[in-house]
Amino acid sequence: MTLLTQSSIWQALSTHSKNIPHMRELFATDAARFNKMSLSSCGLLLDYSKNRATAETLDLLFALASNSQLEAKIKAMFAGEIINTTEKRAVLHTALRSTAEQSIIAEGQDIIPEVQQTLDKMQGFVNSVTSGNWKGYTGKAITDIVGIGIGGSFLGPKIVSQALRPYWNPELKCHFVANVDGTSISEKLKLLDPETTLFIMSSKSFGTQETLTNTLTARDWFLAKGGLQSDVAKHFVAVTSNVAKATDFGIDADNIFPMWDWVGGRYSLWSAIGLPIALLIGMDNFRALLSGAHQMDEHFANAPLTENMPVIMGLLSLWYGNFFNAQSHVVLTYDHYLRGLPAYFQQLDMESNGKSVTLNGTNVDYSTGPVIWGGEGTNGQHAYHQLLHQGTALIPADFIMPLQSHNPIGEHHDQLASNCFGQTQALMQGRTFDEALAELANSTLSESEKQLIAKHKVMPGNKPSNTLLMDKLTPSTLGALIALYEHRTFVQGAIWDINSFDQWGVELGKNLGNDVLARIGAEQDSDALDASSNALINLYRQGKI
Ligand SMILES: O=P(O)(O)OC[C@H]1O[C@](O)(CO)[C@@H](O)[C@@H]1O
Repeated sequence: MTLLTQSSIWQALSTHSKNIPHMRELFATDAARFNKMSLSSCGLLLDYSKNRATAETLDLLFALASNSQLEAKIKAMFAGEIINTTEKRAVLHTALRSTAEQSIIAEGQDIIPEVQQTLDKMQGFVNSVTSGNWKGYTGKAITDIVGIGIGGSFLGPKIVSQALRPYWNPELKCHFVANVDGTSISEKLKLLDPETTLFIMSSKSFGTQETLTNTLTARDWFLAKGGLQSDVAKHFVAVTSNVAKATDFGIDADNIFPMWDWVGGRYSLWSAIGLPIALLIGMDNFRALLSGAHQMDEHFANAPLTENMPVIMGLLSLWYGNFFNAQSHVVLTYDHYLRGLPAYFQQLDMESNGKSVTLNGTNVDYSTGPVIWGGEGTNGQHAYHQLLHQGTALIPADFIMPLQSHNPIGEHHDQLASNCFGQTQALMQGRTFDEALAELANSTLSESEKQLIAKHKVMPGNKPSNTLLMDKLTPSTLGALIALYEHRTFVQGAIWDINSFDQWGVELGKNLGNDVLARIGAEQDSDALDASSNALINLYRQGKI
């Protein structure tokens, strides 16, 4: 057993988990439950009252956090200690949204001046492009931005831009290409005019196959359409921590925006990786996004554990994963602009906490990161919510909704909100057999049919959910919301004693993919691998089954 599962707190939580009353009862016996189990900060309200939790549960969970030195670990992250131990790196995405007056030391150097200089460089670039001063090779202003990147160098820019659609500069269109599938870039290029298109190549490492291949294809297209090699600088910029490699690749040195090793890819939208966002919404709004995230950083760093939103959300999710065998967690956004957020949180959490050994290399004997999935309400209600209500798996849910819509037409938003709140209520209270039977009282069914149908209509309820509300979806509230999930992920990783900031699991697939690529292009058929891999490669070489 690991120290964690041996600990008396863990054992106490395990015993306690078997003795929690149904949430219906918890609400029936405590009219103040919402007041006691909700909190507001940074423009967000979290209602966590619809959870399988009593005051004792929370006390035990906070004790677990304290026992895991959570507070010291939070301090270590903000202070720039090398908490990504396997890659020997500090983890300082929080520095990207700190104020200019702060001083944060990484590897012996204050990094804030560099962060601010990069923001200033972004500002100059955004002004130049959006004012029309930045001209393409035929003297026309830029109309289309294409972000080329993958993983954290794609999801953040794409999903935040999508979420902040009401703030877009109407003169600009933005596109993203991530997949190495040639269809992805081909379909985009069909929409574009090389004279007015600007490509932003985003790759922290500048070594990611998909991004390099897509950028080369874009450059070939640009040259084939009439651009000259000497015009490339007007149409290609890059964001990377590997400036030397970007220069070698042919990106003009002035067009390279730096980022740093102490920013993880999935935590990088706050850096120059966010350039497509800044171009679309303008620098003032981009700074408001950073400032919302900074407010959440301050809250996370300073609020006591018992009033700390990311801590509470992290602990509750861990509660279900480790003590109720919940293997997934669903994020349901009741706002069309936030439809991409579940995919963003999916990378954030699964790439961070999909780990099986502790920091000192011991195999864990408890579940770590759950599968994160989700989608937008109300669409999911007519699809996978059935399983949430009546399936055998326990799937804790987060419901996220702004109180005011950017598009307040007729009764739409009232209906959206009523569905959101109605779902959390249904999940919590369920429907008993007697209630189901009573609903059938006036039907023409026989008594035995009523009994049977009532059994099918029973919903056990007691399904946990959090509800997160904000007044309106703005750059600032979105910044706070994303930072909330970043820190929630951190809390869980800290308690599980894993490294939430490396991603060795993706390496093997990348390496083997390169090996297969060489075999596909070799003179001889493949015969040195397992029978399945050889056969698949050779079928591919033949181009038919
Ligand atoms: O920005 P890069 O270096 O191209 O990496 C892209 C993505 O690839 C990963 O390393 C995973 O393969 C992610 O962590 C990262 O966000």
